[in-house]
Amino acid sequence: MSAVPVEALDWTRIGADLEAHGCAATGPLLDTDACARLRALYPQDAPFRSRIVMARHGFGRGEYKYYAYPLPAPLEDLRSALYARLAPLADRWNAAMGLPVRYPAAHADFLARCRQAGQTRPTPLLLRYGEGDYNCLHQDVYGEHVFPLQVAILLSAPGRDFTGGEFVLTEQRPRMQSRAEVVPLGQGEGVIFAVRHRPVQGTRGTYRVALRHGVSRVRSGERYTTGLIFHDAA
Ligand SMILES: O=C(O)CCC(=O)C(=O)O
Ligand SMILES: [Fe+2]
Repeated sequence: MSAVPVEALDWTRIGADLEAHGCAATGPLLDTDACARLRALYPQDAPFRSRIVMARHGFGRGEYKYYAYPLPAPLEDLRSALYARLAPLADRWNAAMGLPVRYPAAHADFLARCRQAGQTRPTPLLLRYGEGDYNCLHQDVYGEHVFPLQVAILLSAPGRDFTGGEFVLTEQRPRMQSRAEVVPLGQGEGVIFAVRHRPVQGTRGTYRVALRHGVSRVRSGERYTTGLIFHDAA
């Protein structure tokens, strides 16, 4: 298949990175053919429900499209398999942050919860950046129901297809200055990261830090990514 089986990822290392840093690179997730097939969808209309030109909304420069259901292969299966691996961690994070929400083991059940609250539209997306484009720091919250982790997969080859365009995360700790983290990715590799906040163990107990993610300016070439967000949109 074009996607590495989710069970084959190094979940010990990924779990440790998520706990320590709020983000983790997955290692190879999609092969180069799968990356090329997803990139080639961009100019088409049928796989998508809408197109966003980022500059029109103050989101940055570049554009993206939200997929329609069913998501293109292998993303539909990848989304539910990643969800199932991440749900226990999401529960632990919420418990540590004193939040009451817990997540069902199956993604279909979580989507049903979204649907009941009017969150019915798919949030996974395909993004395209050209030279000079960037994505402002943001959080992908689309309604009341939020799954606390999401995934972005790099579909282009860094250094060959594009330069610049680094995936960036910032962390805002209570009463402290922000900390930035750059996550280097290979083509077909994903980054798993906190959508909105994560627990950090301090000397006086656990506190909540707010995260934002974005993409630095693409210096040359073209950069495509695909994002898997586990909650749907109102
Ligand atoms: O292009 C990227 O690396 C980030 C895209 C993004 O904001 C997302 O997937 O939520
Ligand atoms: Fe995003």
